[in-house]
Amino acid sequence: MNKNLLHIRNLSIGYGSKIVAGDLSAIVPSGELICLLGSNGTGKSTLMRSICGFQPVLGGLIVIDNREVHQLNEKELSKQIAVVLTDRVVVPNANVQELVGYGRSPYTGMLGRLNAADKIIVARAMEQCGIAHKKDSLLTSLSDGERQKAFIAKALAQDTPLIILDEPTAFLDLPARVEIMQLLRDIANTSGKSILMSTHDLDLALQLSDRFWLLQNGGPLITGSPEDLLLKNAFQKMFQHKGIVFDNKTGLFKVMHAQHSQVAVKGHGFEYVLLRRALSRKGIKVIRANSDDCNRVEVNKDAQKPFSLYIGDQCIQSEDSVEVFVNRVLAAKSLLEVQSESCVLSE
Ligand SMILES: Nc1ncnc2c1ncn2[C@@H]1O[C@H](COP(=O)(O)OP(=O)(O)OP(=O)(O)O)[C@@H](O)[C@H]1O
Repeated sequence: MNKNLLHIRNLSIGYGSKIVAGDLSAIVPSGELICLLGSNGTGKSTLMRSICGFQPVLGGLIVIDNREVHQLNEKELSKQIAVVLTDRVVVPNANVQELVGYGRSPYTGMLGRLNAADKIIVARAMEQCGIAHKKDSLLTSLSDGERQKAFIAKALAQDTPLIILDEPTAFLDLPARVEIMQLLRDIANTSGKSILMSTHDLDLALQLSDRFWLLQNGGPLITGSPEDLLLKNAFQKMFQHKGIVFDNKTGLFKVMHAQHSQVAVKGHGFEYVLLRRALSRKGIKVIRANSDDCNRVEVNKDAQKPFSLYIGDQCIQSEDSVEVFVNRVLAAKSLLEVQSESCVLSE
C-alpha cells in the first residue's frame, strides 16, 4: 500500500463568506494518478488553487508530507507541489529549454543559474515528455499539445512529490488528450510522483487514472478507484440529467431518443445494429419481426444490398446505404408503423 502523500480533511473552500464546497475529505497516495471530476462551477479549480496554497481555505485541513499547506512558505511549497494551470500562460520570448529550466528555480540561487546537475534534470524532463526535439523553439511557436508537454516537463523538472494540473487536456484534440494522459500515467508509474488533475474527460480518466475525486455540487467529494465507483453507480448518480444516462458497463454516456413509431426488423450482426441506431435517431423503435409480419425490414449481411423493405410480403426496395434505406423506411412509415410512445437509449 502506497503511503499517503497528502490528505484533506473537512475542508471548506470558497471566496470570502461564500462557501463553494464543504465537507471535503480525501487522500493522495504516492505514485497515483488522480482525476478530479465534477460539473461546471462545482469548484474544481477553487479546490486545486486551495491545495496549492494560492488562496485561503474557509475551514478544515490540507496536509502534505505531515505539514499543513498554509503554514509552508513559498519556497517550501514549491519543493512539495508543482502546478500546471489551465490558462494559456504566456512566457514572452522563452524557448522550451528555458521554460523547463524555470522549474529548477526553487533550487537555484538568486540569479537562477543552472548547474550541471540541474541541466541534466532539465534534459531528462524534456526527454520524458517527448519535447526534447523542440528545446530551442519559442513557446509561441508550439502547438497546444506541445506547449502542454513543455509545461509538464517544467513541473517534472521542479522535482516535487506532487504535480497538480488544472484541466491539462482542455484545448487538445483526442489523440493529444490521450497522449497527455498517457504521459501523466507514465510519470506516476515510473517516478512515484503523485499527480492530481482536473478533467472533464471521463472516458479517458476511467481508463487511465488510479483514483477519482468526484466533486458534488456544494460537496462532499466521492473518492475511490474507477472500478469501485462504477460498482457503486457513482457516475450515474452524479451525471444523471434529463435525457442522458451513464452506462456503467461501457463507461459511455447515452442519449435518450424519443420514439414515436416502430418497425419490425428481421436480421442480426453489425448491419442490424447500425440500422437500429439510425432508425432510433429518427424516432423509430426497432422491434424483432415475427414470422407473420408481412410488413417488415430484413437485414441480410451477406447480400450485396443488405437492407430490404417488405410490404405485404413483397420486397419493394433493397439498399446498401443505411442513410438511403432509412429515408425509404420513413417514406413508407405509414404502412409499417404501430403507434407507440417510448424512449430508448442511443447505441
Ligand atoms: N475569484 C472568485 N471570486 C468569487 N467567486 C469565484 C471566483 N472564482 C470562481 N468563483 C466561483 O466559484 C465557483 C466555482 O468555480 P470554479 O472555477 O472553481 O469551478 P470549476 O468546477 O473549476 O468549473 P469549470 O468546470 O467550469 O472549470 C463558481 O460559482 C464561480 O463563479
